[in-house]
Amino acid sequence: MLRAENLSFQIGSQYLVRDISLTVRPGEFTMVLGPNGAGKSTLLKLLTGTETPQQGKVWYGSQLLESIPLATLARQKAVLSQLLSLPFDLSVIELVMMGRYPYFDLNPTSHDKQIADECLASTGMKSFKNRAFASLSGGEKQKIHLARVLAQLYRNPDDQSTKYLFLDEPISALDIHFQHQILRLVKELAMQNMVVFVIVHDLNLAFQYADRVVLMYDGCIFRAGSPKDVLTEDAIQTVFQLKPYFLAHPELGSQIAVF
Ligand SMILES: Nc1ncnc2c1ncn2[C@@H]1O[C@H](COP(=O)(O)OP(=O)(O)OP(=O)(O)O)[C@@H](O)[C@H]1O
Repeated sequence: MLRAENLSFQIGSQYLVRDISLTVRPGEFTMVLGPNGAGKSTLLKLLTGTETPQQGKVWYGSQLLESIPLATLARQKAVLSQLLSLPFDLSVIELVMMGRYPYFDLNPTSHDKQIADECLASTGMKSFKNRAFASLSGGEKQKIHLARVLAQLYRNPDDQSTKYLFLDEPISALDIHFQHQILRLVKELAMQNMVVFVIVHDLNLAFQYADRVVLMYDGCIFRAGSPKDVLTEDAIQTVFQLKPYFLAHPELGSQIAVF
């Protein structure tokens, strides 16, 4: 379980995140929504240790995040940020193999290679294995980075430990088919004792896939709970300044918001 208590982060006099407390449980697909600038990415950085809050604490299970050795953390936690380009060139397989760095010394083992191949296949990118990463399209790059974080958190059958997966807008460049394929994949991971924290902008994907929604507004949590309880007409109107109309998905019955 991931737990944050009273997190605040400011730059100068501006609060980017203010007094946030939340719990993210393994087994639940948690999606974070909110308008541009609401503080979603900043919260993710505080929860992953990329930024240090001026106030508040983060626990992974019973351990304070700041007390976990980096080598241990690298096997527990993976982050996909919004930044997809690299300052240097790598092949696709070299980039995916970066996810295995916490597990081998000098050279990847055959097991690491097998995992990298499997993760590439699970994002539909097996045939891109030997391409130069820089030559890929935006959506293809996003899928390769996803394969990298999946390789990092790959669980051997005897490993019962909790893993922590953080994805900042992982499907923003993906076509509809892959948006759904990747969210189904992440949902399966959530069900396998993984803490999953995913930032998205699409309310309807949250209705369809999220078990729990955290709606952020102006550096704070506006509301958290089931998608239906959180993404109500009044909440959407307040936070996004748009009036929603609700329909029902013809097969799934889940809610759909149109504007
Ligand atoms: N280094 C910085 N200096 C000053 N302000 C910053 C800095 N980094 C972020 N901010 C501001 O903090 C606020 C929150 O940013 P953040 O990236 O967390 O928002 P977000 O909810 O993820 O937005 P988006 O949906 O656009 O990705 C924004 O107003 C942003 O401009």
